[in-house]
Amino acid sequence: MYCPKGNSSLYYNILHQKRVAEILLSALRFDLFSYLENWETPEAVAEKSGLHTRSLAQVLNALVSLGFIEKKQNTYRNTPQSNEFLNRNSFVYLGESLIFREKMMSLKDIDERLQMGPIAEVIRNNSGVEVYDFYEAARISIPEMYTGRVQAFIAAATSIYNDKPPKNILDLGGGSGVLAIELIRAFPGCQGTIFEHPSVAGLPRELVIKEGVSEHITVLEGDFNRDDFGDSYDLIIAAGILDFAKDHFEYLMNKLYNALNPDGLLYLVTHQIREDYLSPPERILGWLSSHLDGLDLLLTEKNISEALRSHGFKKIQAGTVGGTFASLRGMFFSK
Ligand SMILES: C[S@@+](CC[C@H](N)C(=O)[O-])C[C@H]1O[C@@H](n2cnc3c(N)ncnc32)[C@H](O)[C@@H]1O
Repeated sequence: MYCPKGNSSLYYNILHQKRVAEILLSALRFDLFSYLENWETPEAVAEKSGLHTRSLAQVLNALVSLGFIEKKQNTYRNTPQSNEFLNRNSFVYLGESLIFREKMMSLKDIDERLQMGPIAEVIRNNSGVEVYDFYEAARISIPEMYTGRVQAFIAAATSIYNDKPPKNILDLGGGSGVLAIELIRAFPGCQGTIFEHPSVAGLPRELVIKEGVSEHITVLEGDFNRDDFGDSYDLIIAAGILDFAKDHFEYLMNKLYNALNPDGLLYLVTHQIREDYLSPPERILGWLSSHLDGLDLLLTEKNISEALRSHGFKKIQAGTVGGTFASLRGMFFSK
């Protein structure tokens, strides 16, 4: 009799994980968790959601089996964890973020893309802003940031700036601008600039007004690979942006160095890509879709640390980014 050496269940577990993702995404698209704050029958949820009662009851049972919701007699309710992250009424509701990220990184057309190859124009321009919907990415990242990222950043900044708070900060490619907004709140008297691409800048501009910090924060728009982003900063936040300057890396590193005051700090969040581009797997896979489109942007950790060293930056503190992106590291550098 043949004697197997490997573990064949591995592949079937992967198919199960795909079904878990499919049912979770469907439940999010129909907002099921927002109806399940309290114990509800399938009939009541079907009436509110317009879904078919029998089919909904089966999906609810499957969600119970996966631990997303609980069941008591014929009623269902969110677990505390689902209520925190999957219920639209929560401050850190991640439903839209999960749906967006799944679409952004999807490999559903991988067969076709393997046959057709990349898009010539994407290869030619190699520009992240032409491929990614950064406006939507910045919008859906707001609740993600409050799952721990903002808190970890403010805690690290507070410990570093214990004696002498920064007076003038820049959030370069700041997306929604949440890090700058919360930093200004943590250090009253500090002025901030959020620099964003014109296709995104409207979002931080609106948020700064909504959060009542427009007297302390200016939103500048432009292309950080070409345009001036000011100088005399005590702190520059460059979180998740260096890859988008891959073809202009020397230029951007010089500009970052020169834009900082002599005792200024640079806060970097990078993707920690290994030199052989084989790890970490979740990031290699997460970027695969855009790489198949034709982008070639990822910088390795070695590229980045060598550039920092050659420009005279010294690492002073590293810590976790926290929350949804806890596997990333945030690092402070001095000049
Ligand atoms: C991965 S997101 C990071 C956003 C934010 N810093 C954060 O940590 O969540 C990259 C950001 O860089 C911006 N960006 C990319 N290329 C840019 C360019 N050439 N000029 C200005 N902004 C750019 C995008 O609009 C996007 O908001």
